[in-house]
Amino acid sequence: MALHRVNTDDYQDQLHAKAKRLAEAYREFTDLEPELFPSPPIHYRLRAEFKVWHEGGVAHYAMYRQGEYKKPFIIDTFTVGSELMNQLMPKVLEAVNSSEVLRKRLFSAEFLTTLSGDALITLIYHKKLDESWEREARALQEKLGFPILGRSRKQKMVLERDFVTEKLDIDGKSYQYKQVEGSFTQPNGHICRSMIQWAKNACGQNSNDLLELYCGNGNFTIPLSENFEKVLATEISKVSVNSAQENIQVNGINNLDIVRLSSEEFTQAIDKVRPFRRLAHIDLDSYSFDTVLVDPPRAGLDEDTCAMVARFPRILYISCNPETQLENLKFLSRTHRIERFALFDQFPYTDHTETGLLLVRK
Ligand SMILES: C[S@@+](CC[C@H](N)C(=O)[O-])C[C@H]1O[C@@H](n2cnc3c(N)ncnc32)[C@H](O)[C@@H]1O
Repeated sequence: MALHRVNTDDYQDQLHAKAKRLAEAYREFTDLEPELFPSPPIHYRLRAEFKVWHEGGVAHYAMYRQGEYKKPFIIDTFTVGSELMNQLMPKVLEAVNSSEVLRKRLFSAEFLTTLSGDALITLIYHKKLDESWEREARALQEKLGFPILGRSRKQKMVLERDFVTEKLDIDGKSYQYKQVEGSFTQPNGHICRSMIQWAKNACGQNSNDLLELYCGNGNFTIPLSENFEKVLATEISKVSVNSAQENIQVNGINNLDIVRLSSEEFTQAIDKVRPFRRLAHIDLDSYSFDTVLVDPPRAGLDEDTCAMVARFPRILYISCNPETQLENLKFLSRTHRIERFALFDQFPYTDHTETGLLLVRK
């Protein structure tokens, strides 16, 4: 089914079919049926990237169909995109088509929006961006009331800011997040909220400490810090770590440290294979970890990280790829059983499945 228009009547059916497929795939490891977290059936995507297709001197938004990468198809609306994205899309296109400078050699447009009503539009070009581009982009920014960012090879032109501010209400409390363009942010805000709520509930209140790997901008870390005595979180991306540091400050959290380390590096650090200068201010032995949270990229946990994680009494494993999570489960199920199993419908009407597992030592 094309992503830009969907038949919402099918929503519940597609969700239940997805849950059935997932339960079958995990049957080897659990008899539990997944707890289901539905998405709004439309307007759920907070970020999207469109190809810009030029025909007869007019620019259009376009997308590629899976497996057909020769010619994209032109779209006018994007129903699964947020309402704010859909309001901004025609305005941006109209401005682009009435300005030669904004239109020429534009090849992609990215929209990053938030549940809190913030937005950032990135225009990506096959040309060097000069003062005339800046003038026209500033005029567009003024008209839209949201920032424009220009990108070209080796060039990033920030006119106002390169981030949005998200606000999420979790269990009656509001959390604020800086989300920087180009760094990882959860694509479906409603599902993001459900995942954080579920993770808090699965962890409960603890007198021990939490370790988190792949923490991004502190999306889970900040609300979860209230469930633990102390938290140590790590992440590979410098931009995300910097956002996380700001997010800790702005949310007034004082029991949480974030360090820029890959999961592989952290595994070496905790096993004392080698020291890391980036950890010099942290005394790993002072932590009394009993829970580890992992939310890895599609590749899942590498072998060493998986073995390190298996030493924890409780593992909270969020995954965007059941295939690699199942692969990791072959190892983790030797020592742990699944106590909670959740399906978060991150991308309705697609095969994509986001899962949450709470694994407890047998
Ligand atoms: C699926 S995202 C999850 C981020 C965060 N939990 C969230 O909810 O926004 C995966 C994160 O892992 C980071 N990452 C990728 N490879 C990594 C590695 N080898 N070690 C540590 N972090 C890594 C990415 O930069 C990204 O922020």
